[in-house]
Amino acid sequence: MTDQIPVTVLTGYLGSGKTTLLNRILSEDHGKKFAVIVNEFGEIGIDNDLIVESDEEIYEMNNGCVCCTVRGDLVRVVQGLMKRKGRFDAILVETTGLADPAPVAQTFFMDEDVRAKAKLDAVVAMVDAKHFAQRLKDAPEAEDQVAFADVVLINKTDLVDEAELVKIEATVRTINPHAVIHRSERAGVSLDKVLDRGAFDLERILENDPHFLHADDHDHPEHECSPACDHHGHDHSHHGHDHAHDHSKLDANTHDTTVKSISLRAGEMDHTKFFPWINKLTQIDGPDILRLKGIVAFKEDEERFVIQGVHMIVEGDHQRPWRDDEKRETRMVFIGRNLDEEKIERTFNACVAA
Ligand SMILES: Nc1nc2c(ncn2[C@@H]2O[C@H](COP(=O)(O)OP(=O)(O)OP(=O)(O)O)[C@@H](O)[C@H]2O)c(=O)[nH]1
Repeated sequence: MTDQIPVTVLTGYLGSGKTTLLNRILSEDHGKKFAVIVNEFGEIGIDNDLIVESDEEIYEMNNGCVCCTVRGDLVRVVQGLMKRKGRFDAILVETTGLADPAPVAQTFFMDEDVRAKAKLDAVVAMVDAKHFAQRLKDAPEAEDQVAFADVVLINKTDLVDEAELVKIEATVRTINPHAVIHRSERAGVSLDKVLDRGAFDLERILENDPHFLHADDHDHPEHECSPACDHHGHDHSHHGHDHAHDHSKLDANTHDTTVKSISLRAGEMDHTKFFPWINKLTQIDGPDILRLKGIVAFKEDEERFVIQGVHMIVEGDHQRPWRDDEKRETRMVFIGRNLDEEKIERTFNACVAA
């Protein structure tokens, strides 16, 4: 069918550069209109605030991880979109950094309605060149994402040298011999490398994962999955699948709940306290902080400040003026392992402006 709407699934571990790529796609002058579906991890939604302002329609799904509890939501959102065909040319789905892309992709094959009107164009996986070696040791889902991708972007090339890049490319190639690999800095690739690829190959996936079209293999009953998804973070790597992606051995007890998210909220911050705090925290606890992001309201500052980081690398910038109808508050999310919630919350609150 020629009028199926192409769907691009953006995957990649926490902080690898998915939103950066999404923003690039939305900002570029390509004359296309996208519907964007964003799924994020963490109780308070921040990602939506980090996406460039555009007239694109953005659907947020924050109530869990798209590969488990909110998959039904994904079907409903896509079905809703299909009823309004003609208003957009393509769909982009940004998954959480912890998502297993297989069940997300599967959504586009399981539902008759969806299948008739939308077609998975490609699964694009972002790789954080700086932290990939570490991820292969501690986060098997990062490997799964690469294994499942049609296109792999080795991003953050500015943070590593050429020898390291060559090594990463070789590793990616070993994990996934079929993917097209590109390098990028700040997700700077020409968009024809990631969009309209016609790359998702069901035959190849079925070769690797004969169970791909069996819904039950991926469909985790909510009672098993939601505690991990909603509040504690989870690790899909231990769904029992190896490189052959045999999801049939799914076992709820294998969820790794060591990745947790901490959501913080406060009023206006004192910048003379906030920056030393975040610098010290990331220097000391950086190895355990997989991801941090926040919208900060500084006292006597007319603009929203966005801060974000991956392990010890933190960056921040003014985003735009606060609007009159917005509450000037600070929201932050930390995602990581072994995080001392009491300490982080207490020291965060100590930065509130007098
Ligand atoms: N140095 C460097 N930083 C980058 C590059 N690409 C993205 N970043 C930064 O890395 C951080 C994470 O980027 P995002 O695009 O938000 O990553 P993400 O994958 O959407 O993150 P999650 O949604 O939390 O999983 C941000 O601070 C980006 O500015 C790059 O090529 N080089």
